[in-house]
Amino acid sequence: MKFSEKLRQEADPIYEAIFKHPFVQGIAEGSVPKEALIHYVKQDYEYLTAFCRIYGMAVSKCENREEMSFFQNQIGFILHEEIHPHNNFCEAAGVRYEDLQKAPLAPTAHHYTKHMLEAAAGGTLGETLTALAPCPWTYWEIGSRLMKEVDPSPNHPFYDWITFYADKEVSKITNTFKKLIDECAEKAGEREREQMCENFLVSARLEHRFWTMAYEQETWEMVNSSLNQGRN
Ligand SMILES: Cc1ncc(CO)c(N)n1
Repeated sequence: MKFSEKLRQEADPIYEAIFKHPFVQGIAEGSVPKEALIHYVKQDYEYLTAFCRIYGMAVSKCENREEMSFFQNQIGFILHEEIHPHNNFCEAAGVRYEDLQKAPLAPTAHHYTKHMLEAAAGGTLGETLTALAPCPWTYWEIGSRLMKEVDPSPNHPFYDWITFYADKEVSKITNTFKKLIDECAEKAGEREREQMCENFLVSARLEHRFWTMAYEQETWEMVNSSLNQGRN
């Protein structure tokens, strides 16, 4: 069994819980509370900004231009394409995207971005890739499964979101992640493979928590308004 298949198998209960999550089921049913959509976009905008920076760190670990090119394309994908699903949520919530940008990170988004950052700062390319992979991989599975199970019509409120993540582009991205992870795992020793696995499972769990964070509008306790303003 390929290393990436083993990771997916170990994470299966987490993937299943993500699909059953009330936020994700709300996307299926076309009914997510407005406050949850807003909190999600605020946090995800910051999360994806951090993701771009981490892709930049991953470039410094690449051994060839083909790998570099993948990460470069991924930065473009986040900056120019992944704004569409955010816009879909903003339209559904009746708010302007610009008004949701530069929010401080809530605890789970903070935890998740710092987890990926740590993997990239101190880890190998394989350890970095496995911390990043649940991001496209869980969304591809959510998108393609909603496409099959809901088969949304264009007037479904989350038609754009679902079709975006069910698109073959996201499948291609996920497959490239798997291929690169398998190549790294081949060359890695036992200890590195264990770390790769741990990074993957922690990120998959944080994917689940990210949905809960948005659904419950998680914030820090005892945040005063001045701390709540600018970037962190
Ligand atoms: C938290 C999170 N995970 C995955 C994706 C998909 O890119 C996203 N936009 N946000």
